Amino acid sequence: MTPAARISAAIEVLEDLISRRRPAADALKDWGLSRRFAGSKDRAAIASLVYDALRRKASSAYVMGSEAPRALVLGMLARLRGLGLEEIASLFSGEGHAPAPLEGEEVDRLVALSLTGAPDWVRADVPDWLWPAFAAAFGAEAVAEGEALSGRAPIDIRANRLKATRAALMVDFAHAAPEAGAWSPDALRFQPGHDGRGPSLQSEPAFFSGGFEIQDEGSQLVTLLAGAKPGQTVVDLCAGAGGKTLALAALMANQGRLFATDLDARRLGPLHERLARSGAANVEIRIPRSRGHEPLADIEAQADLVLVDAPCTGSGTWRRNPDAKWRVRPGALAERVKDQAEVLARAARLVKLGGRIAYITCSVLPDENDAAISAFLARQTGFAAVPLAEVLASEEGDFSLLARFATVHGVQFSPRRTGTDGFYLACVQRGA
Ligand SMILES: C[S@@+](CC[C@H](N)C(=O)[O-])C[C@H]1O[C@@H](n2cnc3c(N)ncnc32)[C@H](O)[C@@H]1O
Repeated sequence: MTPAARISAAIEVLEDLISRRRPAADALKDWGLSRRFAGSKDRAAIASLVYDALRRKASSAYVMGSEAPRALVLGMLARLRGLGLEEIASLFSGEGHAPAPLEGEEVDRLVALSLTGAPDWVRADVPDWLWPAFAAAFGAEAVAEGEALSGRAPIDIRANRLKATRAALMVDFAHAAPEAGAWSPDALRFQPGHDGRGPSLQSEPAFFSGGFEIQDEGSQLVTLLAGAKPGQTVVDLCAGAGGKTLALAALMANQGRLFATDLDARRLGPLHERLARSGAANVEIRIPRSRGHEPLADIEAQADLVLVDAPCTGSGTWRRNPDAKWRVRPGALAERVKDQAEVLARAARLVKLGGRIAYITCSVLPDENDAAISAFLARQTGFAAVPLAEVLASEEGDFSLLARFATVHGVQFSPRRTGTDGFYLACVQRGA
């Protein structure tokens, strides 16, 4: 497919996902299934165009004076991909499978690219109903934070200490120009190319031998700051596919007991294979057998650390999943807040006297971060927030600079602040 035909295809996919309110992944999959002529490179390029258009959906619509998919793509090509008017006009030629030629008003708008008079939520590309919460999190920086969350994300990997070192992986991957992560001692970072795609790391031999896992540096950092030590009893209560379980096992140097469970047994499926690859030997997966069954009943009040990677709206990962940004509904936030209270109550039963709960979300919304901890502390006697300075005082490095991003109970990362996804971490301790 020509670059222009790929743009036509991206417009078609956007029409489908917007008119039928479908997830982008579903619309892209269906498009690919019904157009067998498109190769894997075509499909990847079309997906990248669609996701780029969604990143700046509100501001592109404003600049172009239309919410039509064609306008979203035009705005994106000019503003996110930096294409000039001539280049865009040559792609929109109307010839073959190219989109129809530019109209007069489109040309005027592409020249002006004006956001004059746009409300803050439009400038920030944050859904309007979420703007008050987003603004509460970031105050005067909120528009700039929203813009940063509307950009593309780098690809981060975590060197698995059980099998490799960051230094060795830097040499292995020299051809892909990795950078050492700014915060996590195990992180390597790869920048996406012009088309938004990064190197295909999961086909590397070092991946199959367990030398690394793909994991955002913010996710690595919150796991590290949770403070698990070799020899401890640690629970990963919302383990899902185990991204943080694997990082915890490495930080514990395979010493001690690490229990991984999840409310949804199916989500734990991929963890078995990931564990085998990683060389982690101290992990026990506990599968819930039925609703209400506590698979960790035997370790009640025994855990030194319970990591709660809570279900959340994922607002801190909008760079990686721009579709989710526009699909999230007010009801979903309220549901997640209920889930968070439930999972924190469960964690409280597992932690021993003097032990900690590390509460993590990949969200920037105060309702599911500080407010969740305030509500927990109000409900649950015998727990107190751990001062941030104590959380940051890690043997793994100097994290004191992160104190700039303190919230009421914890710390908030963001693409603009830490160059990572928007993770939140707060630790609470049981007794003293
Ligand atoms: C953010 S995801 C976990 C991601 C995972 N920790 C990782 O790093 O790859 C949140 C998980 O919490 C689980 N969950 C939701 N409510 C829960 C509860 N009450 N107890 C335990 N897990 C729960 C969900 O099934 C989901 O897998």
